[in-house]
Amino acid sequence: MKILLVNIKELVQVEEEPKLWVAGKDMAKVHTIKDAFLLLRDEMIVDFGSMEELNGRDLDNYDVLMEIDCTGRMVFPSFCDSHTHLVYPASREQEFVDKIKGLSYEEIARRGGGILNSANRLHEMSEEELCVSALERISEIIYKGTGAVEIKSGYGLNPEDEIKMLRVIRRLKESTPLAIKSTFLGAHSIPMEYRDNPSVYVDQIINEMLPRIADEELADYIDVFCDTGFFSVADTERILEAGTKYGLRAKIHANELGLTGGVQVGVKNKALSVDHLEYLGDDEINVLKHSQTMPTILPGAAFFLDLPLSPARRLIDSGLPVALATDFNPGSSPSGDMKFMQSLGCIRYKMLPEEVINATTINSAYAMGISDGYGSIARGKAANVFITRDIPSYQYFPYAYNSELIETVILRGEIQ
Ligand SMILES: N=CN[C@@H](CCC(=O)O)C(=O)O
Ligand SMILES: [Zn+2]
Repeated sequence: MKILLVNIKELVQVEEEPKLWVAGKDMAKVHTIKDAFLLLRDEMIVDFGSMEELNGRDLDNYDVLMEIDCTGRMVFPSFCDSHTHLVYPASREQEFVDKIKGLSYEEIARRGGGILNSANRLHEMSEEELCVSALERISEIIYKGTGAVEIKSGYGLNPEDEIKMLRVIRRLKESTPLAIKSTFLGAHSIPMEYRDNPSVYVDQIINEMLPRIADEELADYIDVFCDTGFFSVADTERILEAGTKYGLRAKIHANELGLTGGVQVGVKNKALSVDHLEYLGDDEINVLKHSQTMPTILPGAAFFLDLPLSPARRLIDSGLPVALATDFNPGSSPSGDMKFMQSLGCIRYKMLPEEVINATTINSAYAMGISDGYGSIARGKAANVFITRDIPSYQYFPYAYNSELIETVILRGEIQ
């Protein structure tokens, strides 16, 4: 299948020489081509340039099956959402109401609500039921412009239910056009029965869950919620080291609730990303500067839980890269809308439109280990793009924070 998009008002996030991420001052730059064409063949981007250049190309090589006139409309690479929990049993709006009445996320968790509430409900559900509800969320995010998504387990919290979740994610990989990466998050919360002795649960993760998950090749990455009231740095280190032995690179939840050492233990264990980062000091920033770890901010969780804001400007002004992801989950971020994350990035974190474009495409692709094939318009990368409505500029995209601006979604070279 070949699709030729012509008369594109502006082709956004073009890379002649692909990079793995963009950092510091470079985050404020986005390369675009005005009045452009884009050629997709099968599942790949094969060519692009200005309309003038298209007229000079040998059109016989362009035996196009479908031509789309994009007059007035822009084309972006699909979003890469590098942090979600979108396989979950049910929404948790009762906790939303409890929070309005004054309870904190940590208080709800201490009472056995929160993640444990989801774990109890997930235990009652079949793989099939979980798959059906996850597919509805997947369909929603596809039309909101997401082309790649990372999905975590972590509402199982015992060997059978963690494996059930990871099998659901495998089914999603096989049955949707999205690029999906799967992360084992057995260390999402300490089950009630282990609260007095968390290391027994950590032993179970290491000795019972990991070998089975590795044997069935159910996970690409490993995660730990390393934070106040959840897993300690020492337990995190044990779990990450065990994961590394099975070839699972770390992507961890860190510094959402305090300065807990999560960033340091993540970097020490060569994490692909450290995510949340509401609490960051000089030490964390210095450690990140000497790493290959992507600092990832989750603006939806901070918005929904009214958390302090991660210092995005400080990170970028220190020369670091930043990625943004949704954290789509029923407790702290019930939204998978990457365009809204861009708007929050601009409005609340003072990131420029160019910076949020980089943070939601190439940098978030890096944070899920796929920036060699996704996250920009480059020859040989996946044909995952969306066509906007008629909009005045690319800055308008995060500016119009509640408008539906995506008209057509193309994933793996096929219109969705
Ligand atoms: N912070 C830890 N885990 C999730 C929340 C999951 C939940 O509350 O169900 C997060 O990333 O925000
Ligand atoms: Zn999360």
